Amino acid sequence: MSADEQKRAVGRAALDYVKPGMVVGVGTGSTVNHFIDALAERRDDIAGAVSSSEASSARLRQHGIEVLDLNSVSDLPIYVDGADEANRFLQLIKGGGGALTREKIVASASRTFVCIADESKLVPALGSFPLPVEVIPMARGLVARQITKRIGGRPVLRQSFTTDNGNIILDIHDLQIMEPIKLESTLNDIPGVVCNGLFAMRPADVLLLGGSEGVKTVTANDRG
Ligand SMILES: O=C[C@H](O)[C@H](O)[C@H](O)COP(=O)(O)O
Repeated sequence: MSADEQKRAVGRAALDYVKPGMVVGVGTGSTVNHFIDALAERRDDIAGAVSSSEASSARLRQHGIEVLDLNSVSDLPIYVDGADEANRFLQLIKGGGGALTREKIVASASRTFVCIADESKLVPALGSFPLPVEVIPMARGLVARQITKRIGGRPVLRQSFTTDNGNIILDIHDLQIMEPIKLESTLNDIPGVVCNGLFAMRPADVLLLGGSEGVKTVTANDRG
């Protein structure tokens, strides 16, 4: 199976977690696009979706799925999203598509976070993928200097890119992430940082991994 076929397979497999009457939290990216396409078959069966990006909202609406404001939703049983990297504790790096802030908000609001990814995303240690950090534009230089001083790595401005929230992204290259929870918190403490792409304090609950032999389910109980 190609990587795209693996993504399609996990996108479809995530439908098993969608029950009648649910509001469904929906992430962003090429893997989630397959999930949205599969979810279209269940559009009359669900109560709508809460979306993590303008791109996903547009795709959901194209399929006739109602997009709800998170503020109007008191219970979000499930959130389905992809990842750029995942470790065996189901901690993630996200934000390759720049949607990290809204993704972290919707993930935090959900009871169960189902992460869908092809098997290339499972890594022994997070950090080979440059860690995205969403930053208020006026703080770009300050945040870059603080990252270099406090954390190390090499922050690089994502060129010609603005987030859905009107901010910039610094991608931190050359990081060795030994303590993901501590790093997530340290980055959050830098003035001007809106959000960072580490999902360690709120990891996924289930990881559906698409491989050449089908879809494998990794859960919190397997974190070991
Ligand atoms: O901002 C984008 C998201 O965090 C995506 O979930 C992540 O980049 C994975 O995307 P893809 O499924 O396209 O590999």
